[in-house]
Amino acid sequence: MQLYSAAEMVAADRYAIDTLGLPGAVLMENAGRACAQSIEERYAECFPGPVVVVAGKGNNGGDGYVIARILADHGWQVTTLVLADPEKIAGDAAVMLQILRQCGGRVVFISDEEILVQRFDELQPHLIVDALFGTGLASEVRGLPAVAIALMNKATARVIAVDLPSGVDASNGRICGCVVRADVTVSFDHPKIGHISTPGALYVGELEVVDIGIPATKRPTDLLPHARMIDAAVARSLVPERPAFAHKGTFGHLLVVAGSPGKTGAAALAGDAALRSGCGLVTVAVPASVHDILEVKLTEAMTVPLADRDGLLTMAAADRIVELAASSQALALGPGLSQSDGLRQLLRRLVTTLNLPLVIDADGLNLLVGQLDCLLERQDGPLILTPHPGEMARLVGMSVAAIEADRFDLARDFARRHRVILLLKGARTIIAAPDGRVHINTSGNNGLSSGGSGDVLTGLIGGLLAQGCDPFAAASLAAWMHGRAAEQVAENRGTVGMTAGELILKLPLVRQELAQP
Ligand SMILES: NC(=O)C1=CN([C@@H]2O[C@H](COP(=O)(O)OP(=O)(O)OC[C@H]3O[C@@H](n4cnc5c(N)ncnc54)[C@H](O)[C@@H]3O)[C@@H](O)[C@H]2O)[C@H](O)CC1
Ligand SMILES: [K+]
Repeated sequence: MQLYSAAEMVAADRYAIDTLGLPGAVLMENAGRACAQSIEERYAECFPGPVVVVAGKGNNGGDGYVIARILADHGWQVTTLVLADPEKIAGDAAVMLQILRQCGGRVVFISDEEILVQRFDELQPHLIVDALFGTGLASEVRGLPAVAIALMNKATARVIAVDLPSGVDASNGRICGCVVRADVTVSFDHPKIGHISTPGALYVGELEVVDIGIPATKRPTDLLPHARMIDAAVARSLVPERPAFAHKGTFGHLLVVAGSPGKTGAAALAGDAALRSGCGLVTVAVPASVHDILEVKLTEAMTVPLADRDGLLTMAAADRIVELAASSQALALGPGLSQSDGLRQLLRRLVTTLNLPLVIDADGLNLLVGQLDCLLERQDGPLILTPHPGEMARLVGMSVAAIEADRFDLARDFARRHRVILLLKGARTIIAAPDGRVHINTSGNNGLSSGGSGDVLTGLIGGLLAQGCDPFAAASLAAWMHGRAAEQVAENRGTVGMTAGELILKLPLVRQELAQP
């Protein structure tokens, strides 16, 4: 499912209007009519209202005038509060406002905060239509619109957002100061990035996307969006082929470099997850001090001891890792490694000299802090980083709150700047590629917020890379499979107490589910 930015949606709009000759007023009429229909279907029990339409000065408000006219025509008691100077309303919105007034619609122009509060008190709406801002929101919301948003959120009424909850940036899901908390959002043509990426996704309520008549076919390729939502259909398209006649070398050999005293489980989980991802061979290389433990923990995966001091890998391990990498198709680096100066040097050496596909997670990411320059020194070979918001915050020197407020743009820009695939974990994990493509994952549940689940994801990504999966596809497919595995666990026993080991056992079932047409 493609996800549009504001600019990409405007371009599609312009294509329909300027190139195809479809009048904007027709699109607006279609948009408003679809919204009105959805309201009447969903909230019949609220008939005849009162309904308050809160309209801004642009075309989002224009949709609101169409909705007000149609609902009033069907007997609803509708009042439209216009938070704009009538002189400044133009184009299709002005046309629809004029038609609404010609039809006897109750329209009140509001320029004063006190009067707005008073009107809301008087009207006591059962339904509120948020037609304040849509894809045209361009900055922090202040003043009268901000008061309107607060009133909409305080009201007991059901709130239906037109196109987007006002305050959500369509292009990245950022909140522009304040935001409407909608029960339902009716959007047009395609979902926007802001509907699916958090934090915006948290305010959308139930999302309904309706066709307003922009032809889907023949859209110029330069107008097509760069973002996609990963659903089962997209995940299915990313699954690597599996030849019927194969030997264990066919499905690749993953090298996992991980573990340290007290963190041997991370290495084992990554190794097991890789095997459950369909990878042919897995070697888990660990500090010699903990090698015996991994020998016991792991059965199907091979293990190799590496030079260490007090359980932490040293630079002396580098040559052995390079030797092992020569007979592997991918390398997963980081789970449970811990941190030291020697490990930082080792990581830099491996990142800059090994050119096989590489996924770095957990302590591997912490070891990158302060030496991101080594990413651009990397000669060749895809590199996937998989930070959670805390690790991302350390990598870029921001607070977790700042990361979470601006996830989409930060992930996309980081991937491009450092020429890596960035998987930024979260309720809606983002996978960004250096060329600007972005996937947003929608599978999963909060059962994933438990120790070890990240190690499973790392092993899953590494296993898919070793099977020859394209790196952007491997990170995207792994994110979806990881979330889907959590959904399957929860189907039987909820999300509380979900363990990483349970996720691993579900991976083959998820893979089988994807194999079914
Ligand atoms: N193809 C479609 O999706 C169609 C969408 N339609 C609707 O049109 C809006 C987009 O309309 P636009 O006029 O571009 O902008 P908005 O109405 O979203 O914004 C209103 C207006 O507000 C001004 N503004 C921006 N930021 C701020 C701010 N922080 N504070 C105050 N004012 C602000 C800005 O000047 C805008 O003009 C889309 O969402 C749909 O609802 C069409 O109806 C049909 C086709
Ligand atoms: K809106």
